[in-house]
Amino acid sequence: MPALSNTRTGEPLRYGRMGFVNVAPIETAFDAGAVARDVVEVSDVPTRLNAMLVAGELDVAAISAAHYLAHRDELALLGDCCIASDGPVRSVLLVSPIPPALLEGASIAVTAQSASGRALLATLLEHVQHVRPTYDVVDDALGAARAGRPALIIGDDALVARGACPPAQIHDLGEAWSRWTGLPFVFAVWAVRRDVARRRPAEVAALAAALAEARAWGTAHRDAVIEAAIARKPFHRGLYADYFTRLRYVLDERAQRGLARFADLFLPKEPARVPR
Ligand SMILES: C=C(O[C@@H]1C=C(C(=O)O)C=C[C@H]1O)C(=O)O
Repeated sequence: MPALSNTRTGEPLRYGRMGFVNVAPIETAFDAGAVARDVVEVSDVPTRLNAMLVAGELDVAAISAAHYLAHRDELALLGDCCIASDGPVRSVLLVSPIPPALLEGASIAVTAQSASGRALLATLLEHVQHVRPTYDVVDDALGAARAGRPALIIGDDALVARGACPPAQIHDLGEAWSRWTGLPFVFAVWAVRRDVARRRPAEVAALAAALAEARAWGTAHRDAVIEAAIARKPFHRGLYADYFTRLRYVLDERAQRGLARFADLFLPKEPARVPR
């Protein structure tokens, strides 16, 4: 029987790296050469990595937690790395000149980069605010917000929006989730294709161990992580110190409960509401 191409030994795993500054506490250790891993790396926005992993163009990747939940038959968690918040997240925002409770029938510009943030926004608006707006997927959600439209913005653009938009218009979705549920919200997980995990268990285990080691290095070398973040996006040192302290990178028991709660709320709506 001919070997499938990715069963060949010697081919590094194809790794999808989140193209946001929020992964600096994990990825800086690799960039600095403090921790090694044998991968071919692709960096992109979450929705691209989501699609590439399920299409088999990547073997492992940091992806939207919502996408993982919707594809658990094909994907498994890679170790216990995640990106979560327990309270304000800072970088997943609804920016709206209209109060959220008055968004019934409004059109919200949602970034094409997001799956978790989109599903979370729809969940919060439906269950907490009891409104059903329409969602318009756009490439430039930050531009839409600056033009005065209600908009969902994530990642580095959301950090920009915090400084560029009126504070009264900024609604932090991590904060809203925790206020409602008392639980953390998990935005991203590291996931592996189940077929790859079956065929290449040793390499997958080694990569999971390297990620955990890189995360520990990032905790112990916070100044280096902040310098790397500043080199990528020149925000104030204090902003990053605060941001990386608030974000949670371990899928611990409470984060797992938050993820399970979110799955119960939004998976029944699948596939209509799970952004691809
Ligand atoms: C915390 C964040 O969460 C991100 C939000 C994602 C989504 O909405 O699908 C995916 C990955 C995370 O990096 C962020 O945008 O900074």
